[in-house]
Amino acid sequence: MSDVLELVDVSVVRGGRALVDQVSWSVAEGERWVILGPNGAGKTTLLNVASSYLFPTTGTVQILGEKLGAVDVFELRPRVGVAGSALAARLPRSQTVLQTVLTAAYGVTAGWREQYDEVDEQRARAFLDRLGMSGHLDRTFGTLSEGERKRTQIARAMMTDPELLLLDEPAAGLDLGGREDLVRRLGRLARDPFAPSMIMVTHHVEEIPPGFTHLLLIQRGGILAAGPLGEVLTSANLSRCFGLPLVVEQQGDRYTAKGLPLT
Ligand SMILES: Nc1ncnc2c1ncn2[C@@H]1O[C@H](COP(=O)(O)OP(=O)(O)OP(=O)(O)O)[C@@H](O)[C@H]1O
Repeated sequence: MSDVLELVDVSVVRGGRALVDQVSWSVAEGERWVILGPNGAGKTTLLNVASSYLFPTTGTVQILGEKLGAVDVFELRPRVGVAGSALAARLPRSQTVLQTVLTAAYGVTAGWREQYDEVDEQRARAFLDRLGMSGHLDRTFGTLSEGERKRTQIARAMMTDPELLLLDEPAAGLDLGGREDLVRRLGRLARDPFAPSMIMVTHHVEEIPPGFTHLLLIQRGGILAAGPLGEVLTSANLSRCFGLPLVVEQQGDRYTAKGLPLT
């Protein structure tokens, strides 16, 4: 399997501080990675590098076989689907759900023409249906609940048929039902052999969808552990990562983590 992402000695330095510190990490085609780490560890910064929106200060980055700095990012970006709060903030609130997803096909966030190709509209409807959004096609993005917004963003990210899908905290702000609904949908996507390679940033092991295969644990910009989920997601690793005693349990294909009581 070829790598869809390869970082070699990548650092991102701002104000003399390394937000990402000499990270070497690769994601092979078909893998589904979770990135977990404390607030401020550098998770979003790493995703911004992986999506070609942020160039590293040092080190080399290959995305879908193309070297960052030697490729036209405007050709590369449609091949990488991104869903996260930074993008959501740029989506016009007055645009309908269907338009919000459709504009992705044209590489823009806002519609600039009334007519879209029928085939694009069918694709947008199909992705929205898969994410349970068929009943909201004509609602404006700004009036959606947080969960509906997240599902619209994921449908949007799928619209260009990406080879790599990056999800930044897709379950943040969702209630229990919304989280479980999203985890199930992401689990179905993760198990689909035709779905793109995936990288998802999350704060909670409870949000790891079934079918995800690998885990990157980061702390203060550096890699603490990386590899197959079953090997890396241990109580010892998680305790080290978050700096307090934590117990990880697996129930079927889902995980929970809790802190040990104070004595
Ligand atoms: N442009 C910047 N200049 C200086 N510091 C920055 C800049 N962007 C991010 N940071 C800092 O870099 C660190 C890593 O930020 P990042 O958003 O990648 O962390 P994160 O792991 O995604 O955090 P969280 O879990 O809180 O979302 C943080 O301390 C943040 O304040």
